[in-house]
Amino acid sequence: MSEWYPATSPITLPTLADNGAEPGGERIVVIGGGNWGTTFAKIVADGGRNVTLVVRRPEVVDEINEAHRNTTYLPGINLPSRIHATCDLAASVASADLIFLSVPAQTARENIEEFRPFMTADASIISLMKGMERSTGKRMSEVISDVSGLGADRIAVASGPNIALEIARGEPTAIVVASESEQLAVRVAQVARNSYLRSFVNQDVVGTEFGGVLKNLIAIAIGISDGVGYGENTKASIMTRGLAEITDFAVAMGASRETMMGLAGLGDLIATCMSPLSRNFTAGRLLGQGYSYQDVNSRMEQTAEGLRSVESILLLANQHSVPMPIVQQINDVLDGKMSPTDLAPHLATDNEIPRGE
Ligand SMILES: NC(=O)c1ccc[n+]([C@@H]2O[C@H](COP(=O)([O-])OP(=O)(O)OC[C@H]3O[C@@H](n4cnc5c(N)ncnc54)[C@H](O)[C@@H]3O)[C@@H](O)[C@H]2O)c1
Ligand SMILES: O=P(O)(O)OC[C@H](O)CO
Repeated sequence: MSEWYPATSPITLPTLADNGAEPGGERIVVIGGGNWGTTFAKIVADGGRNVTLVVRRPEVVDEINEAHRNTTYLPGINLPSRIHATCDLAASVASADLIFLSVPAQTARENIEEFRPFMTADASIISLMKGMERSTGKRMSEVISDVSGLGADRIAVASGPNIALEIARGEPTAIVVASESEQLAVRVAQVARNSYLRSFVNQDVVGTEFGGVLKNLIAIAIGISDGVGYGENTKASIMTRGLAEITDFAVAMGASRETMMGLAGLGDLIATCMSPLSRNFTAGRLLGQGYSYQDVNSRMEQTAEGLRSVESILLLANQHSVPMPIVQQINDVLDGKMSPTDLAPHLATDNEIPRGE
């Protein structure tokens, strides 16, 4: 855990004038023009900086640059003209200091492989993603390190209670930027701040990253309860025991307990479990309503990372002997081995009276 800026306390960042950087002084690229990538580009632009947003479809480029909209992902939101959209990944990366990556976790490796040859010597990569790579069980910062060969001082992650559409509407929000490098975390925090969004920083990359991954799983369980028709007691029980479960797991993996009680843990758990806009909650609700995993996958138009992170987390939990009864039961529901109605009573692993509350 950070000795210098605890995730629970605000820090005083230099203003743009104080640190000598002109607005737009950092050359910033966001890769991925979906719900979060577009919103993150708006955050940066609303802070007074120019930002390049790399998207895949030319018609989205035209819509963003001409109409200042991305109606597929952010209906009703006007985008700042400081966002410049393009399909040209190579040229964008070749002139970037900070490269923010916001694609589905399962495609991150191939995306980084594609742009790595074009990175400048001192560019850094920041993960905005909240999934695990299924084939390797790695976190996104580990995938970035693997593929790019960058040192930990040039890798950061951002996480927190960040439902994209709410932030795109300008509703006040906080985010956590974590890097082993204090300097990089602060640089990124300076870029990711404006009148409605404030960045906190810490050095706990493991905790900040796992907070974002793990809350998705609990949000699926909450969605399942909602779909079944259970009320607030059930959801509160799952959220509370879920927080205990994911905290024990994250700490066993090297995270700080404090991070899990902060914005990237508890904060994001609350936002994702409470919001009908959450894709993980929505996927869970469909499961609770009786749809199969296959049906849910085909109905989801946006990325619900939790669905693809469950197995990796359970594998790691087994390797580290951490009991995860709620996550195990989500997996059983996804596999069709457990009825959604049976999820709620099974908040502990055994038939003993659970202790420790
Ligand atoms: N939406 C949110 O509120 C939010 C908030 C914080 C973090 N996140 C995280 O951000 C990441 C991206 O989520 P999102 O909400 O933008 O998802 P999304 O489904 O809205 O968008 C994903 C984007 O990735 C693009 N994409 C898909 N496959 C690709 C590929 N092979 N190569 C390049 N691009 C590809 C899609 O075209 C789309 O633009 C996820 O890990 C998510 O957990 C999302
Ligand atoms: O829509 P979800 O479920 O991917 O959640 C979005 C963000 O991660 C909330 O912080």
